[in-house]
Amino acid sequence: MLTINALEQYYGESHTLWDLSLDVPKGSCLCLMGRNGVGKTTLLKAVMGLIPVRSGSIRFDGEALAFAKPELRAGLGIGYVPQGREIFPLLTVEENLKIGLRAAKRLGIKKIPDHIFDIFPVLKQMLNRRGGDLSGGQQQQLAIGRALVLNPKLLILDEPTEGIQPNIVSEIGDVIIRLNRARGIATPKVNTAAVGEVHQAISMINRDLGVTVLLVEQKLPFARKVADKFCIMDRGRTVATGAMGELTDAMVKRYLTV
Ligand SMILES: Nc1ncnc2c1ncn2[C@@H]1O[C@H](COP(=O)(O)OP(=O)(O)OP(=O)(O)O)[C@@H](O)[C@H]1O
Repeated sequence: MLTINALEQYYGESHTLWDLSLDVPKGSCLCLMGRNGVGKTTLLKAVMGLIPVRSGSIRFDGEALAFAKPELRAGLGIGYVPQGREIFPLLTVEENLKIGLRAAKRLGIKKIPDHIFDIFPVLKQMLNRRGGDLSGGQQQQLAIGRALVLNPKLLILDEPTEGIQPNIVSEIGDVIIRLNRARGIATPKVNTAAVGEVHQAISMINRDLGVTVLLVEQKLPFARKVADKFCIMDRGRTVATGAMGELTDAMVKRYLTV
């Protein structure tokens, strides 16, 4: 679905992406991994056309993107949730979602699709609350919900759990409990109605809605749970790629542990 070949990118004189190739197959959830500063965000921005590339190719559904205008990406069905989320704090949840709708009108989408509220029930409950009043995890759900308004075929997420530390315990609890329940393992009772179900939502978007997902995620346990493929970057290059089950401790130690 998304195929990147021999990509070279520079910030001024600084060579950041080197001969980079990556394949994100249709239906997959691929996690881009690597230590800070190896070029993960740069790669996502290059895919979205937010920074220029020097050479190489980026193809989405057969369409050449590397030198195309950024607007083309959304029109072709690529949704993007940048690092830091960028929701509008003074606008309500509904208004934030409607901003996504403005762009979607060109694609013939006239109302906020109901499945967004199935995936993020909390957004329905909080439609009239200001974005800035939501917790970090809820803001992330809003940012992902807004990207889903465009009904993307590919959803790109840059560190969706970054900065939602206060809620992370409940998120971990929730995801683990659901997983254990599915396997018939009893778990101690915790408050599962708690905020933030970002990872579970990503799995639903990928598996139930059939949206292909490319995400950057530093938290290894989550990456393992959510993604079925990985690609590790080191100093602007891809150094290892495969099915998530093939990610070895040696790779983790060499490329991911700080
Ligand atoms: N706008 C910019 N101008 C110049 N250099 C930049 C710019 N943005 C990023 N860089 C540099 O490019 C390199 C890759 O940065 P990038 O943000 O893509 O890495 P990353 O893997 O996403 O890291 P992190 O996990 O910290 O976000 C770093 O050395 C960074 O300092």
